[in-house]
Amino acid sequence: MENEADVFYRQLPKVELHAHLNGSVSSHTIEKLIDRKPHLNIEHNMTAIGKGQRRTLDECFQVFKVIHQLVDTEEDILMVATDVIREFAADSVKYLELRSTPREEKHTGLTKRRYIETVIRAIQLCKEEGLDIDVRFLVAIDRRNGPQVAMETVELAEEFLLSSNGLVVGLDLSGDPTVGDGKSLLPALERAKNCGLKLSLHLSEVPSQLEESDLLLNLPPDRIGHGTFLHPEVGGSQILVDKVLKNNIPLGKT
Ligand SMILES: CNc1ncnc2c1ncn2[C@@H]1O[C@H](COP(=O)(O)O)[C@@H](O)[C@H]1O
Repeated sequence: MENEADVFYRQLPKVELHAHLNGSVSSHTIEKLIDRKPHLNIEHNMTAIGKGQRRTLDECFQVFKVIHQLVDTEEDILMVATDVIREFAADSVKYLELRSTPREEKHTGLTKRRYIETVIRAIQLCKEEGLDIDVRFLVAIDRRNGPQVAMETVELAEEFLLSSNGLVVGLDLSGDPTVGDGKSLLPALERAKNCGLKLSLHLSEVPSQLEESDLLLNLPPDRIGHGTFLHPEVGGSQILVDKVLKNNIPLGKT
């Protein structure tokens, strides 16, 4: 049962600037996915982190691996994306920046291009339903996959920036922050910026990434994911904080 405060906060108009598609799947949608794929033997508690539960970053990324097993066809992506958008709309989110990493799944025939097209279709379907929410899509690079895949992802994002009627607006850099090297991804990120894609970059999510954060902040990004360790009190530096302030970059996390 919702109390008065719950209703107030649900009805309050909001913007959501940091939603990962497969990080926003509700338990209701997970149930539907599990029912579609009983052979995977996935149980509900393997797909979520309960309220108040503490998990390591590594455990969080294990959860994404399980969700990715459940979301591996065009039909799954369409259902997940429409459900996620409808649920954000029901929570009075009026502007949503949704990001997702296009995946190829050879065993289902899913390609990265179809992945992006399917998310765009979901956004269009929700618009046709008349939902009171504006959705924009950011194509995500998983930093684990290295510079070549990053560049290919930018090329795809660039195509959709031009052909999606304004729905694809940017590029997100995410993935396990302890893996890969941000510096090697700079050429891809610079290309993205030069072709007009907005940049949303996960940075300083773990300590000891001062040099990488500095390079990424020099681009500069339009959004920061997390930025947890930017501040000097937690091992960052005032120079990094000043760069965020100077460019007035919103920080967000899920
Ligand atoms: C906990 N903080 C985080 N830090 C970095 N990347 C994160 C993240 N949370 C989520 N992702 C990124 O989003 C993907 C899942 O959604 P999509 O399959 O892309 O829709 C994860 O695999 C990871 O790359």
